[in-house]
Amino acid sequence: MTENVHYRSGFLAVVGRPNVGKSTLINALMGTQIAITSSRPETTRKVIRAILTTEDYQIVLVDTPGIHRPRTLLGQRLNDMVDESLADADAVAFLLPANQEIGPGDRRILSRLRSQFSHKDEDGNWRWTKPVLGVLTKIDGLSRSELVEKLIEMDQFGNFTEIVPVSAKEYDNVEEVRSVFAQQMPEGPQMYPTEQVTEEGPEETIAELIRGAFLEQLDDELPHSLAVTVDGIEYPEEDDDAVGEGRAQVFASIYIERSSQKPIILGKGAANLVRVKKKLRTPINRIVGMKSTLTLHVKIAKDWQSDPKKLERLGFN
Ligand SMILES: Nc1nc2c(ncn2[C@@H]2O[C@H](COP(=O)(O)OP(=O)(O)OP(=O)(O)O)[C@@H](O)[C@H]2O)c(=O)[nH]1
Repeated sequence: MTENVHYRSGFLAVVGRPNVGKSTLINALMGTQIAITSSRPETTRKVIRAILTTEDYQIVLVDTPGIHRPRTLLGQRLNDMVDESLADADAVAFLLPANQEIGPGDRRILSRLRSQFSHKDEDGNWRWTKPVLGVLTKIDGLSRSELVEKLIEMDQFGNFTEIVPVSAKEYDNVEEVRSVFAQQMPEGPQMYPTEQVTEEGPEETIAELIRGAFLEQLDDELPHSLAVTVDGIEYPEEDDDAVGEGRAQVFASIYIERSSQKPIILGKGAANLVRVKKKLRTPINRIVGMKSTLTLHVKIAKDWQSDPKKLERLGFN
């Protein structure tokens, strides 16, 4: 994990009508990094499309499925998810295609965003309460003057925090989009391991973070004898949420091979445990989408490294 003091990390919700070029842009932004995809809203409460990690920032690109289809029950469910994805996001990227006129679908998305993230100031002007970035996609094929015209139109339409034009197809201005997105991310620690490129649920991600944090504390004293599992994440009932006491409970086990290793793991007066919990508080809260409490149990699984059954239980297969 990177220890850059000015590291930025956060969630960016990507919105736009179908066909605006969302997938193409995300792929271009990711470059050679493989996008992780996960659609586990029931556990993660957000649909992570891709995680863009560099030495300076980590941007978690979150999908907002269904923002444009509110009519059916499924649409409603998707909309609830959109609310959560949006509510959690540090910034929103609103994609509009340069090769089409702004239409009713775009206006619907805009009013949705406004109802959630804006207020009117004394002069009657809309002000965004979180950054909403306008991304003009598919600018290839536009002349200079057409581009300027589109940008002006877009500015009048959305009063965006910033506007950035791009052609993902021609890889034109992709770097700029990346940097505009990164600038909107708050300062904060890396939330997902750099190497995370495969589809993973929050359990695996958190287990990996815990293992990494202990290894850092332990200074390579017993790196290979340490396995971590997240045994469960319990989300609070809606009612708990309402009174503001809702916290997710994350239960994790740390497996060591011998009981003599336990004091090393815990540290003097359980100092290691306390430090790891403190270090991971923010990343874990972000991953589960709310405040959380981490409960760690140190367990002994004798010879787990050479026992296929134990290995499988610990997620090595
Ligand atoms: N000319 C041009 N076409 C593009 C560009 N980006 C995407 N397209 C095309 O636009 C179409 C839709 O692109 P996608 O990236 O699949 O759009 P999407 O928004 O992910 O679509 P949904 O998954 O339906 O929401 C495809 O035919 C792309 O080839 C671009 O920068 N320039």
